[in-house]
Amino acid sequence: MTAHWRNPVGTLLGVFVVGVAVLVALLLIRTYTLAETKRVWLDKGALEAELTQEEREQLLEALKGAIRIPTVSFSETEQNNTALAEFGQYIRKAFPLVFSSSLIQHEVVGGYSHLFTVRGSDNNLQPYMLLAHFDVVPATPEGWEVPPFSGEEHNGFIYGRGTIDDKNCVIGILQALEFLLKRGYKPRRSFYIGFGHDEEISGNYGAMKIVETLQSRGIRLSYLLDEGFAVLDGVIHGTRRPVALIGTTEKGQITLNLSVEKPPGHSSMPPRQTSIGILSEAMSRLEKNPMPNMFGNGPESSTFEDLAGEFVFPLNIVMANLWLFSPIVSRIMEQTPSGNAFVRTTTALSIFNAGIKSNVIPPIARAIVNFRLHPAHTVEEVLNIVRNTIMDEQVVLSVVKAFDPLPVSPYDEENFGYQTLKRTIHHVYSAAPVAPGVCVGNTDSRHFVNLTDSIYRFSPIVMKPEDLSRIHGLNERISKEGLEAIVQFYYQLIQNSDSEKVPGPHHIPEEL
Ligand SMILES: N[C@@H](Cc1ccccc1)C(=O)O
Ligand SMILES: CCCCCC(=O)O
Ligand SMILES: [Zn+2]
Ligand SMILES: [Zn+2]
Repeated sequence: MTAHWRNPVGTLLGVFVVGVAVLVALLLIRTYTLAETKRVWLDKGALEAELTQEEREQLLEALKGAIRIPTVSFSETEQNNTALAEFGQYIRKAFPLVFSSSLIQHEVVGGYSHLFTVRGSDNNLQPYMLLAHFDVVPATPEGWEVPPFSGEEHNGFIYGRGTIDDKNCVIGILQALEFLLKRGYKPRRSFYIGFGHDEEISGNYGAMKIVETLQSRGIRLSYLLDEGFAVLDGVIHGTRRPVALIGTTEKGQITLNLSVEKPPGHSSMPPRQTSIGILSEAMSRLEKNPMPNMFGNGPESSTFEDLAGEFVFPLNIVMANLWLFSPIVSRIMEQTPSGNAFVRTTTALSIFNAGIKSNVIPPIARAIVNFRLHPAHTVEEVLNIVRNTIMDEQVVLSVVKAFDPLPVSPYDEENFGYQTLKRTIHHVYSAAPVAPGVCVGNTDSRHFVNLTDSIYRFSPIVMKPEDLSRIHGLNERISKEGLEAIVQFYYQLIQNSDSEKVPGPHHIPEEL
């Protein structure tokens, strides 16, 4: 018994080997336990929308017509109001059953937004809401394969500003309802449909007015679905198949104005630094000093743990054990713009204006920086970091708009909204696994926090890595099959929402 104490190296080695074996066992047990509990399930589900060829054509034309109306939000104060009004006329013509049904009340709210009340037969069921927006960000033809407001088809895709964000959902919701009414469908659970006309510039006159209208009627919602995440195909590195992320919260935001004022003068006798130079240095400091890595301090961890089983070996073990591996995972994620958005509060230098004439010293330089706050950050904390990074009294800061990260919506097995979305996603997107996530973009849904705690950000579209840059970027497009899947999704979601509560889970057989 005393012999091995004479050999401390052997003992240490023995302890190390046993320790490693225990750690590996722990990693594997957690990996395969998580994978087991997160399997998808299917039940009988809702009727499929078997579209005729004529209906398929009708759907394509409906979106093309919507894209051709340039409902652009140019800035916080300037919109194409003529196009916003024209869009209202357009949908009336394109969806006659929706606008003539005795089950549906339609109202124009805030000047150009639309609110539909669809009356169900069972008043005991709490209503839900489908939200989307029809205003779009600007787009000029440079760099587009197809002019951005032509709505032309190209290689099986419909191109145009708004085909992903967010006219695809506006038309998808209306077309699904039109097809349901055509087939004699009558809802059990009442629901609202809201289309905002100023989402891209804060939603204060669209979504906010819809909220005020519903609040004045004492409405509470079972759940609300807005744009946001999607079915991600190859976007999350290492996933073996498409995965659907449902935004259960969204990041906060600060739109910050920076300005430097200096006396004007003749450019032949310039000061050591002009307002442009001073502001440029401050902006560069912000860009070169990213906000701290917050990965693992917010709900983003549950995204990867819930999807652990979807990753290839050995990533599946890594993702199931973020308690050990999150520093490595976050270092890898911050290498790409979309991954970095999960890891920290992001800093985007988006506007820079200065100068009045080439031979005049610029009296003022102005810039805008757009921060999207990680769920573990607050507006106050980020502003303090910004002040400490700029460290220059000449730079004047003023907050244009700011809000903290949104509350996390429930996503447990009993939550009707989340589980109904999950059930519908499984049917329409061939049992794609579903997980909760932090929506890095902001949406109108943040205005509805007093009407429901169950707010979800999910657009029924499949996004590949190259599609992310199309949002607010070049060559925004959607495939014809993708558009049909959107209609299919809402067609089934509306029916699935007629259930009284979450149907019991049925595990799909292994062979599927
Ligand atoms: N959805 C757009 C516009 C927006 C900004 C801020 C709040 C809400 C919406 C974005 O995320 O940039
Ligand atoms: C895809 C995420 C969209 C964010 C909201 C917007 O830009 O309209
Ligand atoms: Zn947008
Ligand atoms: Zn949008």
